[in-house]
Amino acid sequence: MFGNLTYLKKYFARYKSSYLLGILFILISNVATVFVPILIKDSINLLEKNLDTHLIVNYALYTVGITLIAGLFQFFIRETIIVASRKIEYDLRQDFWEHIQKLPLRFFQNNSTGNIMSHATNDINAVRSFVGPAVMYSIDNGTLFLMIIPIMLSLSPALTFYVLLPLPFLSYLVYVVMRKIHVKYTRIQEKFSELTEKAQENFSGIRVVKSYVREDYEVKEFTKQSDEYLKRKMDLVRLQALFHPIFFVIAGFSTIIVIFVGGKMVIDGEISLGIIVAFVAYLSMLIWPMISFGFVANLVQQADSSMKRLLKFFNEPYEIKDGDETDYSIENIEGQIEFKNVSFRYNDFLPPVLDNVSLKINKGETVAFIGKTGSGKTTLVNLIPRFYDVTEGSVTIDGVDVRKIPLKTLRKNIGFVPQETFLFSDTLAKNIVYGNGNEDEEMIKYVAQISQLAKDVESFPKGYDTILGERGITLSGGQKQRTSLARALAIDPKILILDDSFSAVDTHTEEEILKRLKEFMKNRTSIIISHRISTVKDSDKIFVIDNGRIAEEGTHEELVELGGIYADLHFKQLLEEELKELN
Ligand SMILES: Nc1ncnc2c1ncn2[C@@H]1O[C@H](COP(=O)(O)OP(=O)(O)OP(=O)(O)O)[C@@H](O)[C@H]1O
Repeated sequence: MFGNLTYLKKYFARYKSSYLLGILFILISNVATVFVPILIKDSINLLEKNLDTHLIVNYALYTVGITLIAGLFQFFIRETIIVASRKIEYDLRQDFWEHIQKLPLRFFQNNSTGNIMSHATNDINAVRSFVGPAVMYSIDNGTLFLMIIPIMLSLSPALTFYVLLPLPFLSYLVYVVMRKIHVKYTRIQEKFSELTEKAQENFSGIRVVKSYVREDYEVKEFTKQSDEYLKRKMDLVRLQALFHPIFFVIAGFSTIIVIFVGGKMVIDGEISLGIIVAFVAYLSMLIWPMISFGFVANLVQQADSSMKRLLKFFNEPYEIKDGDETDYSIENIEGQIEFKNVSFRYNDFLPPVLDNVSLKINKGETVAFIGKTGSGKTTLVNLIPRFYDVTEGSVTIDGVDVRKIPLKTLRKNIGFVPQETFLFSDTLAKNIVYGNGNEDEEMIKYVAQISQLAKDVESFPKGYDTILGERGITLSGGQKQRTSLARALAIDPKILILDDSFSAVDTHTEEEILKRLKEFMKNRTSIIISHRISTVKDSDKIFVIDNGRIAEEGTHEELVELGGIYADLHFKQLLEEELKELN
């Protein structure tokens, strides 16, 4: 039971002293608290014999003093335990974030952003409620309970027995209701996850929503989900609302028993009037621990299921990481790439995307991959920076298997311009230097020049300090692609991979970029993926990929001569251009 929470041991250990101090403060505060009814009992017993105002004032002052001490230590309890719980929450969130950052691409394809976000917020919060309030209340109320019962027994064992009689019913009620609450809470969390996911996806795809005029539809869809969330939440609230009054009714029985049974005992001269008053006071102190028992049980159950979900993430293997075979003496790479009999499939249940691919790219060369959509070009280049690892065969750089090169060294040397541009909502300059954080103005201008971005920036009132909207929404498609290229160049890469990176750039600008890139990429390796013959024709070598295999390879002239897939494509694109010119 609650095995998932044992994971938190290391966090508790980190803040052990705060918790120990908190427990000490709890004990002090509770000793003071339980002393108050004894004072009341004594004062009433004395008053019965001697009506002295001086005595009443004295007892009143004692009571106030002791209550103040109890209150002060309640403050210290929060200063230690609750503060420690906030620190644990911080540590847990940091660890979660760090872990998620290191997970492979595969993980992000299987888990939606909304799903991850809801774990990072709700689940961590539920765990915090456990390490803070749940721990504090259970120790606080548990010790209070353990202190009060012996005192009550010492005052009147018989009355204690009658007073505590309703308690087992209370415990059973708490147990039953808590189980129901747990089920309802899990259903709420699941729905909240879906709701967050829906919102996240909607915002990301807002352009599509608007262009297809689906705003009303989206509102309806969201309302459906939101209504269901509300329904589940109300289900829980209703149960909780019912639970509390029933709880107080049962607890109230104890008070009735004290007055009825205790009253009879006073009449029979078995106990003093002061004892009844003390019992009523102790009972009022016991009601909150009884309620909080249910409250704490609720928190613990919620925290346990949240921790279970978080552990699923924490137990996700890094898959792609440095391992025993990593050679840390490799601090740099030159750029010679070789694929040896490489096969790849995205998972065991899917057919291979790459089938026995072998190819060699020399340092300083510019090679291109061309082929039908879905033929495996992106997959192939993804294996170079180890976004995925090969299923069979090997990818080597400078003759060393990429799995032996420290991941940091490997990726720091590869400038990757992905098919889908992603820019952060920061300044243009910060986006360009994202890879190394070096905000050297000259360097930024230099890479912007090569990427043919500089001219556009001149027209921006704030130049490189222009803040880009979310995902670069304030730039045109071509500007975004060129910023992405500048970002790759800014890390001074040994290998540059351009995955269909000019699709939104006109052919004239593209030609200009390629001309400048030629100069920049001297002695470095360039890999270009494109559907346009004009982009790839000047490459040192062109590979035609078809159905996960290399169907043809050679220079532009050689491939045209060959009269195969490439020549066919070349012919079609020439025709298209001629037709365009005629129009
Ligand atoms: N994460 C993934 N999980 C499963 N299958 C995938 C994944 N990514 C790509 N695929 C599949 O792998 C195949 C090759 O895709 P890939 O993106 O490599 O093609 P491509 O040649 O780059 O296509 P395009 O020219 O359209 O970009 C496709 O059939 C695609 O559906």
